[in-house]
Amino acid sequence: MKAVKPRSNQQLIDDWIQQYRPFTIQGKNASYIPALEKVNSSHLGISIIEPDGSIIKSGDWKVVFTLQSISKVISFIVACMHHGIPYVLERVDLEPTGDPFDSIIRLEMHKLGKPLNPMINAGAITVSSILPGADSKAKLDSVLLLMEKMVGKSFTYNEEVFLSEWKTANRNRALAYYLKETGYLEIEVEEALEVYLKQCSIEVTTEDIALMGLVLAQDGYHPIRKEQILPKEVARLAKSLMLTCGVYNNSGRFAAFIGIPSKTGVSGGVMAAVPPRVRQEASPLLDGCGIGIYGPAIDEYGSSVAGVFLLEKIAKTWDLSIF
Ligand SMILES: NC(=O)CC[C@H](N)C(=O)O
Repeated sequence: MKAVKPRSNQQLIDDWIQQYRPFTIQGKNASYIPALEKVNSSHLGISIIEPDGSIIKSGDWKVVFTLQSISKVISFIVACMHHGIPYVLERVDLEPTGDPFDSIIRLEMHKLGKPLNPMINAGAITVSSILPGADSKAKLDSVLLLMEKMVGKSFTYNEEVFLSEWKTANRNRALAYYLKETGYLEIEVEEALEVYLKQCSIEVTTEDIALMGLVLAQDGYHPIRKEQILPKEVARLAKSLMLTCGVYNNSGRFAAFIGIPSKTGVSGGVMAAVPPRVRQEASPLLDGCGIGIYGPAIDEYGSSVAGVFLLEKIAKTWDLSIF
């Protein structure tokens, strides 16, 4: 009798995309940003990139979507690289909140006005305000430039998504006014919001965010281009924030059951940085990888429903948890 050939990693990922796509009906597109509400909510796609450049792509991996909160990782890195870590940490802390991403409650409770971390909206708006550059265009360009260095292609933001959120961003405006009042916003409210909402509207595919995840997984080193793109200590800081705060008030469960530093956004993107691991037994992806997932139907925490299930399946089957 002919032995059954084990399924390749590509075939397994293809199977899991089929298996988890139906879970998209458990979520809903982000409706508070009108332009995000109308995209196809049954999409689910993934790219996985290994340090040797091998890539697994499956499902709707090619669909273009906006970074949303994944941009908070990049802007934080740019601010740290430009000002140095201590300057940035004078303006934003590194503590998880246990609150939703757009919550305002702790600004008044914690060191009057100082955002608890740069992964929540308040902290990200503060970080956007200190990006290098004299105006909003230059500040946004600094984010686009780092992405260009990490991924090797140029990026632009989606005007429709930006305007759609700009017109409805009452809560983010409230956060920004509060930050301004307490001294944690060094530029005008509207200018900071413009930078923040434009960085959220930068267009990517799963392949782009997988590559950024890979560079972070490798402590800022681009293993394919063989170039250190960002300092190791900044990459480590970013990953620690992704793990502790990247999924807001679901970060604890995410760490416990998936265990991969990850950042999600309300457009349905998930950027995961899997560091190299040491194991006795043969296991896939031992050298680590970057994973990018897209599935716009999101859960109550603002993360892709099917994307999180898919990442959990991959992490469990291939033993990717860092713990
Ligand atoms: N969690 C998110 O992805 C939120 C990003 C969105 N632009 C906002 O500020 O509300």
